[in-house]
Amino acid sequence: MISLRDISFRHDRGPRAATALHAISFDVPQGGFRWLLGPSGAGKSTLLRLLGLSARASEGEMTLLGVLTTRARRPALTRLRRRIGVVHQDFALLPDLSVGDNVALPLRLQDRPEDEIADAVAAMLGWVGLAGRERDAPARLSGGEQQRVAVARAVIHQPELLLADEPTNALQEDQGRRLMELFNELNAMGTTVVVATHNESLVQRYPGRALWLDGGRLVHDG
Ligand SMILES: Nc1ncnc2c1ncn2[C@@H]1O[C@H](COP(=O)(O)OP(=O)(O)OP(=O)(O)O)[C@@H](O)[C@H]1O
Repeated sequence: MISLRDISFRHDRGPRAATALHAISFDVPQGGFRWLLGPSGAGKSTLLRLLGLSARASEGEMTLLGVLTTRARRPALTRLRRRIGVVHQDFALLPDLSVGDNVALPLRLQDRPEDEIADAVAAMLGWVGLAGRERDAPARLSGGEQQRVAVARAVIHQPELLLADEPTNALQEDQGRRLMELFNELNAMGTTVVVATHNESLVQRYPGRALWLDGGRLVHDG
């Protein structure tokens, strides 16, 4: 589960220093689903970075999957990160690794046997419509293909928490729907899912509870 109490975040480096999140509090039970909505600059990506443990809150308390992250030490956060899948807005594929090695990363961090990893990567790439592309370099892929590799990497280890930042922005409509089917399937198996999006037709097609941010404040939860 996710539990935030009065979480604030301040970008305090550089001339653009500003408070991006103000005293955010909400809970999502394990296996819950939330859209993360709000205008550009509302703080959606910032909140996802906190939830994905790639930034630390300036104030407040956050518990993820039973760990009080705002007090946890680095080794505990590293272990916790392996239980979370993240689809980054800019995909964040490792350019020096092949497509297959990018997707395999979460399973390699769990020390799974290589033959099991190869089978899982092949199946996952097939699911996202990229069967047989294991050896390609990410740079040789289109934006939409890279986004699907990022999705495959985020879900291959069936994370307990899945965070996705605009995961359909480079995808065609049918691919976006397929991606939501994948997320729904994981959600039905117990993964907590949080998806930030501007894609209104997707939200209408897949109605769900939403966290609405505006100006760094949580203005609606329901
Ligand atoms: N590195 C940074 N330094 C200073 N301010 C930043 C930095 N990154 C983001 N911000 C500011 O924090 C606020 C929230 O940005 P954020 O990217 O979280 O919004 P968002 O809701 O995800 O927007 P979008 O929908 O356009 O992706 C904005 O005012 C933004 O300008």
